[in-house]
Amino acid sequence: MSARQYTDQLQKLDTPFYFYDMQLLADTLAKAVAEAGKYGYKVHYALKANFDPRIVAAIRKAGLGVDCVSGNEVRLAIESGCLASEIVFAGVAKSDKEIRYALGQDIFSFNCESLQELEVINALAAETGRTARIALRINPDVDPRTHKHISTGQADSKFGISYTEINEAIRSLNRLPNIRIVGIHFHIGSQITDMEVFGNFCVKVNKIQQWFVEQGIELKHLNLGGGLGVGYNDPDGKPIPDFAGYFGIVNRTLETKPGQTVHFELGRSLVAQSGELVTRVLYTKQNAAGRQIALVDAGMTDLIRPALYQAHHKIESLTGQGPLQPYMVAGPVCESSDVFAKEALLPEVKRGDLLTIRTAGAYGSAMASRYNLRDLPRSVYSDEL
Ligand SMILES: Cc1ncc(COP(=O)(O)O)c(C=O)c1O
Ligand SMILES: N[C@@H](CCCC[NH3+])C(=O)O
Repeated sequence: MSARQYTDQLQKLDTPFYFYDMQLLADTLAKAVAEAGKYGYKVHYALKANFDPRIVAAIRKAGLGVDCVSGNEVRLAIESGCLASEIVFAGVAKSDKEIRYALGQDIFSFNCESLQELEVINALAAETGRTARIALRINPDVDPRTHKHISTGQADSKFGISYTEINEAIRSLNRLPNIRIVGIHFHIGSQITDMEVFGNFCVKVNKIQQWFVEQGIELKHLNLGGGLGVGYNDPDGKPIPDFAGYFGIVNRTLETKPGQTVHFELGRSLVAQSGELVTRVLYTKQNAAGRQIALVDAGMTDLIRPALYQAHHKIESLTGQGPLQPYMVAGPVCESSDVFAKEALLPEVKRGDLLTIRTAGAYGSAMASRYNLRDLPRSVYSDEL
């Protein structure tokens, strides 16, 4: 249930805060696990999307693995009780300290992002006589048809090993005894809503896999990363993303070898719709251009997506009533980009009204900062109200 169902309780609380619908979260995770399970696929939760302790506990309870991008994320996953054997570590620039820690935990796999990283992991693994399992993160040069700031798999990107370097990577594996290739990894971008993109991507993966077969390299795992998008415009229309369509198109297009396992690293699609940022209106005014402005107590420090990517989040009033009119909804931070919406349609807004910014469970609290020395946003959970 969305925050609206809890308005009476929420009105008594200090704002701003993230509200999490724990039932929707559990239902979303169960659906993802069930749909992936139909094909024996393994989903690793991309912890970067939200590392709130109750979210992580729900992830563990649902039986997902974890996808980490820093040593601290690997540590949090381990300390939260997630299995090391289900952790993938996919940072574009892993430090020696982070690699040593993950080696010590014997994680499932390192997703390696450069030729040099292969050498470094090999050297660090040799220090303690270990052999690290690795997957090559290959940049497949697929257009994800999403926002340019969240596209990761095109030719001119900092991510992954370019497909032109695969030959060299394979040659280097032969002289690096402390790493063992177990798979290939990809991640083409985030907030992808066009299923055809995933189909095209799988066709490319098939070609790349065929090349490995021709080199006599057996790949135990294929890791397709994450990227499944959610409906920011209409959060109530389809609160649970189309996991059936997503895993279905992969199943129809991806060519797997006997005994091979397929892995995913989903973040946004698992947690976005269960989170909302609830904020109180502090002031209203009109600017010289005639625009009505609602100044709220949440800012870009709590939810940076609109400022960073011009991302759209639906904004609703929990307490106002009447005909809708356009408002600029802006925060208190001293930056002109601290605006959640230029023209949110809301009933007449008054000081003290509660607004909710929807679809904020992914890359919301996780990207919060203390700029302007603001407090970090708190969390409120539906099952604790
Ligand atoms: C390597 C990798 N895996 C997984 C994810 C999770 O992506 P999403 O939240 O779009 O599912 C990301 C973030 O885009 C990523 O960079
Ligand atoms: N943080 C981004 C997505 C980046 C995902 C990480 N590769 C967002 O809010 O949409």
